[in-house]
Amino acid sequence: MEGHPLALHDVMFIPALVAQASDEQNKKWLRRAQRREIVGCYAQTELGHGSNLRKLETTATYDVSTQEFVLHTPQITSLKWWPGGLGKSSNYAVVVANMIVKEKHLGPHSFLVQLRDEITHQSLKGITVGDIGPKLSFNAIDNGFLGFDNYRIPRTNLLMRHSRVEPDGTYVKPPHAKINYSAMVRVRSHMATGQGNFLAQALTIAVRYSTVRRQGFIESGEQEVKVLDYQTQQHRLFPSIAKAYAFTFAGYETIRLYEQLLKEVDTGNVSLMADLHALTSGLKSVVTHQTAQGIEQARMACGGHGYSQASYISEIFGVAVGGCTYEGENMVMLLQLARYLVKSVEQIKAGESGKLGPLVAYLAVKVDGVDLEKGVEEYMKAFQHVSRLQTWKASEKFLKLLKSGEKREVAWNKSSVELTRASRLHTRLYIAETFKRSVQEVADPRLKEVLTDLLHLHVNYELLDMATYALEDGFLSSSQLDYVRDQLYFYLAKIRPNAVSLVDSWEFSDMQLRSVLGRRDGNVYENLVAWAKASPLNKTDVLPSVEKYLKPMMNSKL
Ligand SMILES: CCCCCCCCCC/C=C\CCC/C=C/C(=O)SCCNC(=O)CCNC(=O)[C@H](O)C(C)(C)COP(=O)(O)OP(=O)(O)OC[C@H]1O[C@@H](n2cnc3c(N)ncnc32)[C@H](O)[C@@H]1OP(=O)(O)O
Ligand SMILES: Cc1cc2nc3c(=O)[nH]c(=O)nc-3n(C[C@H](O)[C@H](O)[C@H](O)COP(=O)(O)OP(=O)(O)OC[C@H]3O[C@@H](n4cnc5c(N)ncnc54)[C@H](O)[C@@H]3O)c2cc1C
Repeated sequence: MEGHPLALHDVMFIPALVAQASDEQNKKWLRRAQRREIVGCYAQTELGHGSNLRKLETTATYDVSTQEFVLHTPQITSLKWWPGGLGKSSNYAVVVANMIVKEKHLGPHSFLVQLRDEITHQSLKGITVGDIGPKLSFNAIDNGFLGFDNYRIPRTNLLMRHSRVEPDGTYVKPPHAKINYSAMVRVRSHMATGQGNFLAQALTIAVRYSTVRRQGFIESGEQEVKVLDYQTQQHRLFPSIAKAYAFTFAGYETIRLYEQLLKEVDTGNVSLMADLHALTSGLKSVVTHQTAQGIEQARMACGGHGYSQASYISEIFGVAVGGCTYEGENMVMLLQLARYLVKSVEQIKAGESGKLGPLVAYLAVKVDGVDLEKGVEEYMKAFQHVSRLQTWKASEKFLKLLKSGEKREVAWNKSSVELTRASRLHTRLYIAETFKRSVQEVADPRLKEVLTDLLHLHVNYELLDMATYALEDGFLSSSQLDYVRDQLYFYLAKIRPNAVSLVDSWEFSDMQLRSVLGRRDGNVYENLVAWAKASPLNKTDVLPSVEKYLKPMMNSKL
């Protein structure tokens, strides 16, 4: 859970080689990387810039006389900063640097760079490398810094699957300007399942503990109740169970789309890139944010013991919440999706609705109302409505500002809160739709029934959560919202008997969860006492600090 020094080798270094190195280059490097003869990381972010990649300061200048690239970090803010596994473990890195050929700045490109000697592991001359120090979490990963002092690498270390620099310095452009960003798109495509997994771990702990913990009464005179029987506890946990499933289903789809993209790009077809970039930008943002919220609720649902490290939920939170920042800060990524949504609105306004992709086609179709009692399809129409409403509102605001003479960037900034709202609603619609489709495809009728209950819980919870948008233009009435609330409470109670099975079905072992509260056998109290007794402070009855500090203080006559 705390991460692994080789995580980025598998998650980004190898995938960057697969996607961006030519077949010829990969004959040399890929097998060695897969056999872990060399260990690598993905070094892009710098001390001064992470989000705005066009302003990366590390340069790779082509020297035609030696057919080498000269890597250089001209000032302190140009140091690579943050890459996982860079500090101590990696001897190679995929380094993203602004490429300069014949004095032309050609933007960020990826290079394979050796950092350390393969035998001694000592850093090579011209390289400054080290660890950036302790973090909120993930402390088993050596996130690092890296500087280059006119460090030379062969021309052939530019990853050349999609773009090339010939020996004479001729530049061959890639088929899509952002194709070098594929390693990021890959991780973003995997993040919904990864985050769903973090959320699932926290929920397994909280739900199991909530059936062990008894506190208070629902009906007087009875035995104290399991806290999971309180409606508030169910409301705190069950919608997140639904989300953990929903994120996993959505993630399966984006992983499949990424694999499809890789194949298509190899045949020169880059048409899926913009769609997948927009989709994964929104999805990573919504999923990481909601996962962090869900994990924190799971911790609070465990009361005081949730705050103890024995719950292990704080560690899960620390790791998961990193996802709000890495692979693109969430606001920045929501704004990337917003660009796509605004373009779609512009297309509709230009009478080109027919050209819209399937995920945004709904933006052109107005619905007057819904009959929620007819079922989930009507909820989907309601989600479409609120997303369409907000997307148009935010887009119109931006376009109006543009028309009034504001510069594009200024108009964008003045509309950006509204734009991020639109992106979230669009993404939540996508999550609900994939959840619905995935449940429909389940063959086992008993499994389908339980998952359908979760789906119903999800759509009611979500619609209530975004109710202000739906009330704003009178699309939903307050009596319809009462219906949604009643449905929500109905499904909380219906799910209660299956709650433990739903979390157990994720099959986390006790070793994986590392939680005293979430133990499969439920022996929480004995093990909490044993855990406390094993605390380093309890190794001796009297601590040395008693003689050193407490006694002088207590005996002081002052
Ligand atoms: C098993 C697999 C994995 C499991 C994963 C689960 C996690 C497990 C735990 C692992 C542990 C830790 C992992 C941590 C790893 C972390 C790694 C990193 O953080 S790496 C660094 C990530 N950095 C970023 O994400 C930076 C964010 N910034 C950007 O991406 C860009 O700067 C951007 C997009 C904000 C702007 O780019 P740029 O300035 O170049 O763009 P322009 O403004 O010039 O143009 C925008 C234009 O380009 C389109 N665009 C942008 N990006 C893409 C893309 N990737 N694909 C396609 N198109 C793209 C954009 O849509 C605009 O188009 P337009 O038509 O003009 O609107
Ligand atoms: C755990 C972890 C692991 C990481 N691993 C790696 C790795 O392996 N390799 C690697 O290269 N990097 C890695 N990173 C770095 C990470 O990718 C960046 O930190 C991330 O992309 C955010 O960039 P930033 O730090 O520049 O944030 P900033 O952009 O400085 O963000 C600060 C604030 O400014 C806002 N902001 C910035 N730009 C805009 C804008 N255009 N519009 C509106 N608001 C804006 C943001 O929303 C945010 O609120 C890692 C980071 C973490 C935390």
